[in-house]
Amino acid sequence: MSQKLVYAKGSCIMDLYSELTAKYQTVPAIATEIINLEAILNLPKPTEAFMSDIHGEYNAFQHVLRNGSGNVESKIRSCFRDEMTETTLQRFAFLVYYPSERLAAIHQELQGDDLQQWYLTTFRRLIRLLAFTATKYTRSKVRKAMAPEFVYITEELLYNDADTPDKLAYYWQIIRNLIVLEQADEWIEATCRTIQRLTVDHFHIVGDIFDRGPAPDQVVESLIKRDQRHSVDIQWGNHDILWIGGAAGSALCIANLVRISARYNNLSILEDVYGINLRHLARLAEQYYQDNPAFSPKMGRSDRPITEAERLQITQIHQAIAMIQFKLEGPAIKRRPEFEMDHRLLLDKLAPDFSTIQLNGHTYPITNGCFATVDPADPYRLLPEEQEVIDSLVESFTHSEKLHRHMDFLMDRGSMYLRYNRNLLLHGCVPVDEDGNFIGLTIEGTTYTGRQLFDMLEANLRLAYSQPTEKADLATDLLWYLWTGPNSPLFGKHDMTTFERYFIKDPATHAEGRNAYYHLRKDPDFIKKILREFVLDPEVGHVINGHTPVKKGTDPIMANNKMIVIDGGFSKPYQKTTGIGGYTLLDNSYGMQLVTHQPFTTKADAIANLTDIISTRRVVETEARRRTVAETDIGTALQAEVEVLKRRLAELRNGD
Ligand SMILES: O=P(O)(O)OC[C@H]1O[C@](O)(COP(=O)(O)O)[C@@H](O)[C@@H]1O
Ligand SMILES: [Mn+2]
Repeated sequence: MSQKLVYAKGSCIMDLYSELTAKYQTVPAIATEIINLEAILNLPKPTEAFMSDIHGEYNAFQHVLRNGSGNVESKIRSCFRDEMTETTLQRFAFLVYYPSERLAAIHQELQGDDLQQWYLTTFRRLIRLLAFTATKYTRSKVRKAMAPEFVYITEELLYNDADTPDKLAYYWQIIRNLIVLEQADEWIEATCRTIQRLTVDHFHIVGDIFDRGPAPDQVVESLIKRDQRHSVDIQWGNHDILWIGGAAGSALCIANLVRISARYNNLSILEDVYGINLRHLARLAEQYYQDNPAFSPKMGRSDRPITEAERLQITQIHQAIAMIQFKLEGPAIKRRPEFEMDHRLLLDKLAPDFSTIQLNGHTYPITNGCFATVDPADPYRLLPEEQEVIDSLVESFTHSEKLHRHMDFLMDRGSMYLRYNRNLLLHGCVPVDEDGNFIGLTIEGTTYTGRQLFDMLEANLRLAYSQPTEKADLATDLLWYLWTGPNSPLFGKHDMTTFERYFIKDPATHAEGRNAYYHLRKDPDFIKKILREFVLDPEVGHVINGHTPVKKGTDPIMANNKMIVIDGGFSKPYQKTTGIGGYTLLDNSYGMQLVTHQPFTTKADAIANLTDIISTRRVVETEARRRTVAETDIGTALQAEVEVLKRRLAELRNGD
């Protein structure tokens, strides 16, 4: 969040005073800045977009980023009302979303005079659309959204009216020159990106970028690119924690994420993208494990079919790493009684011949067991070769440069929760008991609940990340707790029944038991209590959650519109449950709207057939009057600056 908020709270008012007085030293300079800031305060509030649970679905995510969650098309509609046929509009919209791909197609389709005419029409349209999108912003902000190499030209085109007779020749000369000097395509691409950028000013990613889907790394890369002037923030999801934990040297996080990567046929992300060496693991897997239906990778991914030999190898790796995970859990649970996770000690409940398991007074048969490396007398002990495998994985994870670059970004822009423009953003839940009392963790005699629980977990996460060589300290163990602990705000369930779902048929053992938060959050009074706990105004604030896919027929908007769940199923495996392709929540000067996206097919199909994700909008809340920058967090910070500048102006006038 903007550092300026600190000023708004008043704690750093002296820093602000020294900063501003150094920067603006004369009366005219101060007066100009006051005028500038007060003008900004009166502009309409910029658009914020909230998305969550992207789960590596880069293409769908990228499409939504490019089409501004459906906003680019609505802007084109408003700007060119009645001037374009549906086909022209769709073609133009796709040029804005995918400029380089569409330009390549145009060069195939058109030549000579037709191409010239296309350029002239397109330039004019893009300038009009840019002007329409830019009305909400200051010139300076628009400039910063432009490609630096084209700022001069674009500003000339943007701020000189082509309809004024004496400017007309000048205007068209610039355009002709761009074409003659072969800069036309570059300018079009840059301007389309500027329009995309200005359509949505700020993106909030409410957790779970990683796991299940094929390209989380590319999601992070695109966020890094998009994050000019801190226009992206992330609230960590439980899956993101596994990857942060991996970079921080947590063997448990690594075992879990490698297991999930095998389960979803994504091991290539580890090997090819992050350079994690899986050779030792593959060798161990081949030695101890056979084919096993419970560990066959989830397929359904037509873009990367695998051979039978690959399928078998992944199945073996999946078992090998799952068993390492279960073995690592035992000592962690035992060394951390404060986690209260004894009920997750499972390997020691297996019969010596591994045919059954004793759980909660029941004996269940084991199916698809694969316990060749387990010693019934000491079930959590890793074989020396298993120890070697996990040590080498930890080594690879803590030394992967690319992983660190991505995780640094998640650490930099990320947090356990965020208070932003009167709303509370968090991935999972605020753990509570059935009566709605905050519950949490007791560590070294101190009990942490509610907001304090989040703060304590975040402080430890940052500590663990800064000390990758510490591997079994409390901070590192807390990373694993965040993934799976019964009172983890990011997990929000009592048990993660991974073991049971692999080995026990009875579905009763698969239940994970959601925290009471998930039924209480339908109650507006409960949401108000949460907002108060996080020092937000309960009357105007909202809580925004990801994490739990909104099932077909279930309402994502609850508690008199105060609670909004935005996990709509970007993740393909979950689209059967949600029936849609994802949600974006938009918060602009007119209010809040929930945009529903239909499932995305493929990028190639979208571009070839101009098939946009059809997005429908539902109004969550309408503002009685248009909200301005003054009513935002940044506005509060700017007002503080205005006050300081006015004080300085008075001092100068008094001769101080
Ligand atoms: O869908 P899978 O691969 O079986 O994973 C299920 C596991 O994922 C979880 O749902 C956590 O992941 P989410 O944060 O995506 O919900 C666990 O509760 C559950 O045990
Ligand atoms: Mn989640």
